[in-house]
Amino acid sequence: MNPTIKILQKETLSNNWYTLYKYTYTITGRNGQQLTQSREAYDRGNGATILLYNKAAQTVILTRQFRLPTFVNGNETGMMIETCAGLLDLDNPEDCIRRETEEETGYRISDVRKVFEVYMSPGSVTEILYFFVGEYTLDQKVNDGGGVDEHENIDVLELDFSEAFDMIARGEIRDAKTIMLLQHARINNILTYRRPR
Ligand SMILES: Nc1nc2c(ncn2[C@@H]2O[C@H](COP(=O)(O)OP(=O)(O)O[C@H]3O[C@H](CO)[C@@H](O)[C@H](O)[C@@H]3O)[C@@H](O)[C@H]2O)c(=O)[nH]1
Ligand SMILES: [Mg+2]
Repeated sequence: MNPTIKILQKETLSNNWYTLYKYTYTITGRNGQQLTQSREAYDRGNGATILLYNKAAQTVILTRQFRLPTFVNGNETGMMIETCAGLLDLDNPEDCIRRETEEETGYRISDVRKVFEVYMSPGSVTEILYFFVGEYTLDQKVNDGGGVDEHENIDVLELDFSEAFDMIARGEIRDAKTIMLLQHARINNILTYRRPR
């Protein structure tokens, strides 16, 4: 049985770049007992991400950028290899991911397919992330990518699929959305993993 929830209070703890709220609510458990609890929830909106793949070449496009939260928690260089991704702003997820693909990687792609939608950190972050896959071809390249301005500073990587997959095991790719999409591509035979001999 699902609990009955009643929100009593929503307090803004921080409202700088994104927003940190503290919610106080009652939750009614299985035995009918009512508890009052408080939890913080970080609201940075929703996002979308995409695995760009080329079936003929068996390659994928990934991005590499500095991520401060990882730098302060054990990632020595702070650099993260990730699938292209961005926040929705006012877009729907499909329009968002087409726009982000062009801004970050320089490819103007046509078809994108949604594969799943995921709460990436359900105990603390409100965000739903919409996951896509989409094929890219060389003739769809319209600019160098890299992000909207010097603040994003994104490197674009084109990698052999098997090499990208091996980078997970070597700890060189350690971003959840990226691992999920590479595994999705392998499980569903979108691309083929070939172990090095
Ligand atoms: N000035 C400033 N800039 C910020 C701050 N926090 C983030 N930014 C910048 O805001 C930009 C947001 O870029 P997007 O491409 O729209 O988002 P993203 O950070 O790539 O987010 C994607 O990846 C996240 C991590 O996996 C996902 O959580 C998110 O849903 C999305 O897919 C980035 O350049 C980021 O550095 C901040 O506190 N201050
Ligand atoms: Mg981004």
